Parts: sequence; structure tokens; C-alpha cells
Amino acid sequence: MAGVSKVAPTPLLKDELDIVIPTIRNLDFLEMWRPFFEQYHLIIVQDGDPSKVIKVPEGFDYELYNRNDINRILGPKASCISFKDSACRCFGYMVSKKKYIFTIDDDCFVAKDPSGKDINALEQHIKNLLTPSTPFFFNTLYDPYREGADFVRGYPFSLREGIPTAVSHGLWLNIPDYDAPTQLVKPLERNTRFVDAVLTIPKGTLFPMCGMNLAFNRELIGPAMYFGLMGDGQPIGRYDDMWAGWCMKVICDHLGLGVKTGLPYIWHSKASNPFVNLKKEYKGIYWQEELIPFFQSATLPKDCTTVQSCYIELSKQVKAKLGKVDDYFLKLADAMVTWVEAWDELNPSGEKSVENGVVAK
Ligand SMILES: O=c1ccn([C@@H]2O[C@H](COP(=O)(O)OP(=O)(O)O[C@H]3OC[C@H](O)[C@H](O)[C@H]3O)[C@@H](O)[C@H]2O)c(=O)[nH]1
Ligand SMILES: [Mn+2]
Repeated sequence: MAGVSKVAPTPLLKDELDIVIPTIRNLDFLEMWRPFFEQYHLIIVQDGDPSKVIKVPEGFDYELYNRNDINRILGPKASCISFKDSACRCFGYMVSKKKYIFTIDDDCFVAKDPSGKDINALEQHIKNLLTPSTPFFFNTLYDPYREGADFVRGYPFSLREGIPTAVSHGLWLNIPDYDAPTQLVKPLERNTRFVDAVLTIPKGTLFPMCGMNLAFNRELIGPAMYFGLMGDGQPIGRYDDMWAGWCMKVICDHLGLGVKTGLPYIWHSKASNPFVNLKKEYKGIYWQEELIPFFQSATLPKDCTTVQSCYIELSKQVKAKLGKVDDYFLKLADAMVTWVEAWDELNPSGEKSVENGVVAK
């Protein structure tokens, strides 16, 4: 029948996916997401003062962890989980028992597409994660697995099967995720451009991963999604997701896993204070000129076939090569090891080898 879509509906994955929210405030923002989120289990990571009561709207199924809970559950290993920084969200990844994670900030709302339709960001992330990635050869018509698109002429047929997708990186309308200097120079700039595309990030290419609107396959890449030590007592902030993205991408490239960016958009409503952000970011702005070459040249041995072994190997290289940049990286390298140890303690199902993107049973 004309006009009837033959495309199978996107699976809800409602029993296979947790939504992780880092927060310091009441979660009224969930009211706007209710049609899309109400069927899912939420993991709320409450940052800051544990005695503060976080109000969650009625009807949501959730577990909430504050700093006392993190300390109780992890004991001394809690030292690897940031305090007073959104990086604390990674604790939610660790305690989840589900195959997929979607993490979103509490100042991110439902955006509308150019037709005015509400965007179900979660549905789009699920589509991105359930369809393969194509990091080895660029498809100029963007996502070839999308309805109404395909591989273009000249695309090798031997590469059209693609590889499993580990990470889906969404974007933001309204307040873009700019660094503090850019925010200061362009305080009124708003992102109004809706680009209707999903791209695989090519193998060997790093990217700035933002944790605001992010989903991933926890079974494929979970142990690499450590949002590095930031916030209270740390010399840097707002590089937690960047650190995770660089470590994750090196490991995905090594194990044959894919990373996508683009749709879905959320509406980012609140610009955080650029002066506060500058204080948090400034060391990262010059450190990253040494960090990026490190990650660009990082190689992992063939016998690193699990995410955990890759991550431990990467932590050794961080300690050996970035300690000269600042002692902070010696501490971060140790925290990376603590994170994996804590992950394995809470997820005793054991390390799984990943060969060319396929998890060994
Ligand atoms: O100490 C804190 C501060 C905030 N949170 C929670 O983290 C989420 C992001 O906070 P906010 O929207 O205020 O900051 P942004 O600058 O917009 O965040 C971006 O940059 C920093 C991070 O990389 C973040 O992922 C980016 O989105 C929000 O849910 C707060 O409640 C916290 O847990 N602890
Ligand atoms: Mn925000």
C-alpha cells in the first residue's frame, strides 16, 4: 500500500536499557520526557550534598545513589568516582545490569525536528546502536542503514556488513556544548541548525565526546566509559567525557567497534557559567595539545582482546607518557585501574573477548 512504511518499528529495549542521570537538582525535567522515558528504569546519581532530597516526579521507576551510597558500595574504590562534577554519572554505568545505557543531563529537554515533531532521542539512539557502523570506508550518503539511504556506488561490497556499534553520540539544539573561551566570545550564539544525519566516526579519528546526550552498548564498551577524575580536589573539570571519549575511541578502533555521531538532538536549555567553566577547563585547554597526540599515536597489543585489558594497558601508557605533562595524570592512571577493578567487582560476569567487534560467548 503506498505510503505504508515497510520499516520494522524500533525495539523499545525497555528491559535492556537504563537511563543514567547525574544531578544536583529536582528532576522536574522528566515531565517533558515522560512519554519517552516512563517505561524505562532510571539510575539517578545524586552529586553534591547527600542530605539534600532530590524530588523525582511520580510514576518513574528509579534507583538513586548519593555520595554516601557510592562510598558504602565501593569502599576505598569510591576514590575513582568524581565528586561535585557530572563525571559522577559513570557510577550509574557501573551499577547498571542492563545491556544499554542512555545518559542525559537534567537541563536537556525534548527538541523538535524541522516539521515540529517532538524528537524521541532515546528511540534514535537505539536505532543508532542496533545498526552497524562503517568506520573503514566513508559512505558519502551518510548512514547507509537508514530508511531511504544506502551504500553509494564504489563502496566495497566486502565492507557493507559494517561492524557493531558501541556508542551513539547525540547533539544539542539551543545551547551548544562550547568550551568556556568560545562561550565568552559568543555568549548569545545558539545552535538552530538541525542536520538530519548520522555519521560513523572513521577509524583512527578522535572526537570530542559530550556526555549530555549519549548512549552506548554497556556489554561492548562499558568498562572503557570511565568519566575521568574531575571536580572536588581535582585540577580540572569538564574534561570527564572528553577523556572517556578518547580512551573509548582508541579501544573501539582496536577491537573493531563503531562510534556514531549526529541524530538525535536534544534541547539544551541552560548555559553554565562561562567564568566558572573557564576555571574548570583552562588546564585542559593546553594539556589537550599533548593529550591528543598521545591518543592519536596510542596502540594496543594484539593480546589485549577484552575492554578491561585494553583499558589497563592504556592506563599504563598514560602513566608512562603523560605523567610528565602533570602529576594529575599519574593519579588519573591509578584511578583508571581502580575503576576497572570496581567495575569487575560489581560485574563479576568476567571479561569477555571482543574479536572484530564480536563479543565471545
Ligand atoms: O557538580 C555538579 C554539577 C552538575 N551536575 C549535573 O551534571 C549535568 C550537567 O550540568 P550542567 O548542565 O549544569 O553543566 P553543563 O556545562 O551544561 O554540562 C556540560 O559540561 C559539563 C559536562 O561535560 C556535562 O556532561 C555537559 O553536559 C546536570 O545534570 C547537572 O545536574 C552534577 O552532577 N554535579
Ligand atoms: Mn547543561
